[in-house]
Amino acid sequence: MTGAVLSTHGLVARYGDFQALYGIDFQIGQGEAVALIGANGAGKSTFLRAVMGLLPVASDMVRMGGQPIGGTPADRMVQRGVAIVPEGRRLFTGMSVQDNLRVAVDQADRLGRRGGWSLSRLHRLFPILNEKARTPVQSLSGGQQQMVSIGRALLCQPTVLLCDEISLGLAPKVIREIYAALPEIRAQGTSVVLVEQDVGLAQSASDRLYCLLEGRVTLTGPSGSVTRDQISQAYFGGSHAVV
Ligand SMILES: Nc1ncnc2c1ncn2[C@@H]1O[C@H](COP(=O)(O)OP(=O)(O)OP(=O)(O)O)[C@@H](O)[C@H]1O
Repeated sequence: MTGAVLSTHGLVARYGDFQALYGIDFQIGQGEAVALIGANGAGKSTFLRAVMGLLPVASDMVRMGGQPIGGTPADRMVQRGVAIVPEGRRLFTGMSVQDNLRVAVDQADRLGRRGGWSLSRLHRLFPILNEKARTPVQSLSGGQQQMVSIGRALLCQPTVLLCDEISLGLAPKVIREIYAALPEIRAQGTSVVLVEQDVGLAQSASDRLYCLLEGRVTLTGPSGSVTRDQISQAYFGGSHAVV
């Protein structure tokens, strides 16, 4: 792949004395969807946090359009075009759907981010967000809350959208509805990094995948070509395979 929008180079991350990532090399192109899979504790969320500037990393370890940006604080990362749909959604409880979304619109305005996402466009993508505009987010179902969280990230007009386990705890029908939004998001030119526990879903929704094990990449390749055997080996042990 040429012309990575975002890449990492020997990315390491620590929580105090504990090293969670050991030199991750990663890249994603414009409009590409890349899945990050691996067992619990493999380092997937840590990778997203490290990229997002939520953990200290050296500037050279994360590049956007070739520019070193590692360790840039998260709000500045949003300004540069990276947004995250965090694990657990982290919505503003006590506020309505529309007020949660307006926070993102205001943030994008303040940061000077321009792009194709508007509230009306988001309402076309997830019509329920319009129907429930005045509903406090804590009264929504898990799937609806996830749509708000995705919407909030999109309204920051990201070039790269980082999604941390957006299917977690949701019913299959709701998961399908949420994943059905991906093609339109990508059609905007937005690149999507998907951390996903469901390997089948990760494979079908992405162009390429990376498997992590104990903070190291154990498999990379086109999602349609990697086999179940390769994935299970990469999940539980074995050397780095490039397919
Ligand atoms: N705040 C923290 N402090 C200390 N260690 C942490 C912290 N967060 C994660 N870790 C450790 O870092 C490693 C990677 O965790 P991470 O959450 O990135 O894994 P993951 O692949 O996202 O797994 P999961 O699917 O369970 O979220 C694990 O060993 C975890 O215990």
